[in-house]
Amino acid sequence: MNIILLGPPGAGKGTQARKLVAERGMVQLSTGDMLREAKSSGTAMGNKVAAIMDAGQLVTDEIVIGLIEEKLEGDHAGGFIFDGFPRTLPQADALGDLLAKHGTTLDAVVEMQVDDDALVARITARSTCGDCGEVYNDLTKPIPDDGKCSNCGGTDFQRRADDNEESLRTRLMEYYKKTSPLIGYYYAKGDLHTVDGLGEIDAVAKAIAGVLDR
Ligand SMILES: Nc1ncnc2c1ncn2[C@@H]1O[C@H](COP(=O)(O)OP(=O)(O)O)[C@@H](O)[C@H]1O
Repeated sequence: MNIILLGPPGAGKGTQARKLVAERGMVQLSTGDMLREAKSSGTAMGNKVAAIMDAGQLVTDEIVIGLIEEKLEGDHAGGFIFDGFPRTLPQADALGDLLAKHGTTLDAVVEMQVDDDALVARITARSTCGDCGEVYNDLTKPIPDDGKCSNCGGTDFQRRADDNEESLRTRLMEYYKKTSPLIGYYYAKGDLHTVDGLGEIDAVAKAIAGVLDR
């Protein structure tokens, strides 16, 4: 089963994708994670996109489509979760073509709805374990009192370079201008399912499971 998690920055796509990986053996393909990895390992592509990402703008379709194309070459028995991709209509068309080339299709697009005030509050309160990537949030999931990551015991908590208010405004604007048209696109294809992304992590997970097991 191949699915897309669609929603604005801070909607909780990565958190839910990691749960689906753990519970269903699916493979998470996060273009944001891939780009951050390229950025931190200082590859030519990483250096090229660093400033664009930090400012909250979208990198070119060509770059992210290339990243996804590479990953689809691997084994896909458990199915893919596309997280943060596609983000533009050309990316959505490219994904459809790539899946068809591999003899597979998209099974569901899960739109996670969260209101804008909550997004801003979530992201400005967000930090990540530098060792395992576990995401914390001062509001809903604070760093444990002993200062250790509950997943791996790490103590190196980091904030993303683009998790500041100015970059976040740009990311939201990019979302509304370029990504939100995908909601209509997938609705028209009959693939769209909407869940409330505002509740507790487990409640959202249950709503997503309801869509996938339908
Ligand atoms: N599919 C994509 N197309 C273009 N740019 C992307 C894409 N995925 C990620 N990026 C870049 O990486 C940044 C971080 O992405 P991501 O981790 O998905 O963050 P978030 O959804 O929290 O804003 C984006 O702001 C953008 O610069």
